[in-house]
Amino acid sequence: MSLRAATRVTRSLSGLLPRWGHGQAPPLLFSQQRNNSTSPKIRVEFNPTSGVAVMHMQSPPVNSLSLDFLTEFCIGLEKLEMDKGCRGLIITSSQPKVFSAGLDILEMYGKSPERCGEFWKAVQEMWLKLYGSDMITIAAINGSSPAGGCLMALTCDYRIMADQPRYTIGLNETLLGIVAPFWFKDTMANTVGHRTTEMALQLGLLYDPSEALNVGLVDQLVPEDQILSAATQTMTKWLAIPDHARQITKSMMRKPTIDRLTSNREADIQNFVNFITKDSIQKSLRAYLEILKKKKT
Ligand SMILES: CC/C=C\C/C=C\CCCC/C=C/C(=O)SCCNC(=O)CCNC(=O)[C@H](O)C(C)(C)COP(=O)(O)OP(=O)(O)OC[C@H]1O[C@@H](n2cnc3c(N)ncnc32)[C@H](O)[C@@H]1OP(=O)(O)O
Repeated sequence: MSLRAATRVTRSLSGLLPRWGHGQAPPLLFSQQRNNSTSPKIRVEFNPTSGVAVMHMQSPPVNSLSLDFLTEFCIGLEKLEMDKGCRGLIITSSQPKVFSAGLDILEMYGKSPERCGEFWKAVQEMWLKLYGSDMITIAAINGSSPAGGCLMALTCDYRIMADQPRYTIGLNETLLGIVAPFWFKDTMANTVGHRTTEMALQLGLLYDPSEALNVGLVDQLVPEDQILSAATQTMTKWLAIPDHARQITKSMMRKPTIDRLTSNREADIQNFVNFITKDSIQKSLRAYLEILKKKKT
């Protein structure tokens, strides 16, 4: 069953689900341990000669953005940002068929408000660091990239996607019964424009690669086995531009969007915590998780 169809089932299922109290975790049916592995979730290869780093996301099974993942990602990014020799960053996935499945739903389900707040702060941090990066950032999208995965790609300067029709990308939050926050929306609108964003967000549209190219959500499609070479070629073009001029231009374009979150960070965390810990939202997330599990059987 497709996730789109599965989500329709979520709606009809939701009436059958048991109720539980505010902030109280329902019985855990899902493995909450999956992302607690101590193996690195990010592998960085830096080539000092070219000044380009490749960040491979390697958090099985689907590079979901857990608190641990985001923390590691931000530390890696900060190290590269501080290295004056590093001018460009390519982000890609080592997991087959998936760039990133977006925010780890298990971080939003059955967790205390404090933990949810800590998680959301890490999501904000990832976006602020990547959207505001001085480096040239290229997403080499070699798999599906829903919701937070799409945000991560949109936050880069340029997006190359593998031309594989079964991969999808988009901000599909409404399909889960949740709402893309204003800075997700702003990032998408800055890329594809207001009208496309308005429709895509309301309908929770997931685009295949040609559709994504058509609306400008990605900049280029290439066969999957050429994605890193294409990213390197594009990087070479961008590296030819003097850093200071490119960086000031990037900052001029992105600063108003970044400032909007920076000056509302605490309120945004509170909004998230209030929203995600609501009984009705927890119920939707639970049903969605069950559907993801059942997809295999
Ligand atoms: C008023 C408003 C104010 C404030 C706003 C407040 C809150 C809202 C903000 C929330 C913003 C949310 C952003 C998000 O990113 S939510 C996450 C959305 N992600 C998805 O919907 C993706 C779901 N997954 C998939 O579609 C597929 O898994 C995918 C990525 C296409 C890969 O497919 P496939 O290769 O077939 O793999 P499986 O589906 O079999 O999955 C394997 C395994 O991974 C588990 N899993 C998948 N995705 C997630 C995830 N996002 N988080 C946690 N776990 C995930 C899946 O359950 C399987 O687990 P198993 O144990 O069975 O192996």
